Amino acid sequence: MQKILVINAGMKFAHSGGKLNETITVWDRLFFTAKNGFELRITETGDGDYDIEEEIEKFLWADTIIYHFPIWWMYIPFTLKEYIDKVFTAGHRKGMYYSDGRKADNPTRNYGTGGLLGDKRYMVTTTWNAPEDAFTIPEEFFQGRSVDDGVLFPFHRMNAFCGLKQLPSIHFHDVEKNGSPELVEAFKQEYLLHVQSLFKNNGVIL
Ligand SMILES: Cc1cc2nc3c(=O)[nH]c(=O)nc-3n(C[C@H](O)[C@H](O)[C@H](O)COP(=O)(O)OP(=O)(O)OC[C@H]3O[C@@H](n4cnc5c(N)ncnc54)[C@H](O)[C@@H]3O)c2cc1C
Repeated sequence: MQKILVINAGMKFAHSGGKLNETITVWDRLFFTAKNGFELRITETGDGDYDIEEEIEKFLWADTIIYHFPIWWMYIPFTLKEYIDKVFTAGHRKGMYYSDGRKADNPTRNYGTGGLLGDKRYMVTTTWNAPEDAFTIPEEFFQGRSVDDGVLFPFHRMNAFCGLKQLPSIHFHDVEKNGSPELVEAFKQEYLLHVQSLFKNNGVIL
């Protein structure tokens, strides 16, 4: 059985309803079933109702960590940042990272190589008000930088610091002004195809 830990950072706050990210966890429950060869655990970060030591244990348990989050002010929601600050910091020398990786004999090299989760992978989904064109057209807001290489670069480095290997992300755009049931149904098909292509060697294809 492949062990999947989903961390859902969607929540109700201002004009975010949390419903779309919650719906993505429903798609997880459809795909990551025991019948398909998976064990699934889900943490919700929005209400802060989690046990830090238990979360560290879940990271050590999982083969793959999947983060779902809406983009707030060009980055992750504050409750996900709080979760990372609390859980990853407590994970020091408890299996998540050992050190920053540098050694006394060469103190300016190898920063960020002290992670202990090197046998695991992670995947990201994000939801945005911004349309895809805002990233792909150089004259538009994100100046031609992609979500992963621009906005999420520090998020990916944070995971790399702990040794986690990056899987391809999936980003859902224009979910507010254009957030119709038809669009969400298209997202569902896109998401299921995405996880099917990534996990087909580990589980049974739907
Ligand atoms: C503080 C803050 C800062 C923000 N900053 C940014 C930013 O920097 N850049 C940016 O692009 N956006 C930004 N946003 C917008 C934010 O990214 C979106 O509100 C968020 O991604 C929506 O995700 P959600 O899970 O909260 O979905 P919801 O808000 O719950 O839903 C989004 C839409 O999808 C529909 N929907 C959801 N689930 C279903 C379903 N099962 N079936 C049918 N329809 C469904 C809803 O009806 C709604 O129309 C910000 C929002 C906030 C609150």
